[in-house]
Amino acid sequence: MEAGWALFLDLDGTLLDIAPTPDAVRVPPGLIESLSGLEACLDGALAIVTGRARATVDGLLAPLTPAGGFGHGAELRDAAGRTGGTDAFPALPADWGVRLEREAAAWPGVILERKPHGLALHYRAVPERAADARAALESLLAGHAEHFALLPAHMAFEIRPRGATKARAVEALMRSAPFHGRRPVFVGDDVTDEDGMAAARRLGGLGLYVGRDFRCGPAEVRAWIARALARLSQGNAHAQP
Ligand SMILES: O=P(O)(O)OC[C@H]1O[C@H](O[C@H]2O[C@H](CO)[C@@H](O)[C@H](O)[C@H]2O)[C@H](O)[C@@H](O)[C@@H]1O
Repeated sequence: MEAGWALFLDLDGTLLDIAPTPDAVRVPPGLIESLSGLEACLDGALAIVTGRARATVDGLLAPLTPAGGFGHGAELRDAAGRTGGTDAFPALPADWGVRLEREAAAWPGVILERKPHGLALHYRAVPERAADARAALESLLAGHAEHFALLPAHMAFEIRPRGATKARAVEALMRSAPFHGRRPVFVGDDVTDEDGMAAARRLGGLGLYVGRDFRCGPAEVRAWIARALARLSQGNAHAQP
């Protein structure tokens, strides 16, 4: 890691170990402090780019409120804490959550996750329900394909606004301070992260894949962050008069 990088980090499966349910994820001791220290070493150019809702991320990483793209890029927050970017997308039809809740009630183990800009049906506990979950979301999307899209995820299917991508988040943040002029580096593990990695590469940077560049998973990403923090903060200390 170099002091001139702008670092874009995916959350689930990259910084956090995958858990049986969305609410069961644990933030390992020291991670928030490491992210906060690294954010300072990068002059604020550190962002979390995730499918999770902003409020969920803020709850998990409190007191850190990093820049980022949330809801797969539907909502943005810059390094100054300004939120926005959601005007580009229509609201989810009001009845979708209720309809899915009713269907999921017939499938014990399937979890409905409601987000401000999307919905997810998780079938990790009951893989045999994958086809039902997909069909339920596809039936909601019928007639709405212009505005919303189906997203296959880790043991889940999601609906997100069409155009809400991690590339959108990277590109928007790279136009703003302190990201602008730095080398973007995106670290992720999932198919949605490939958009973010492609955007980082288009802008002269790198895409790093958990499973390929970090073979041991999120623990290796966290160790890399801790090492980078130690090295960059030493450099900063030496740079002081
Ligand atoms: O973009 P990410 O930060 O990778 O978020 C993608 C989705 O992650 C969450 O679901 C996944 O992680 C859960 C916890 O480990 C796991 O139980 C689930 O099976 C995974 O699909 C989150 O719940 C979603 O909202 C995110 O879009």
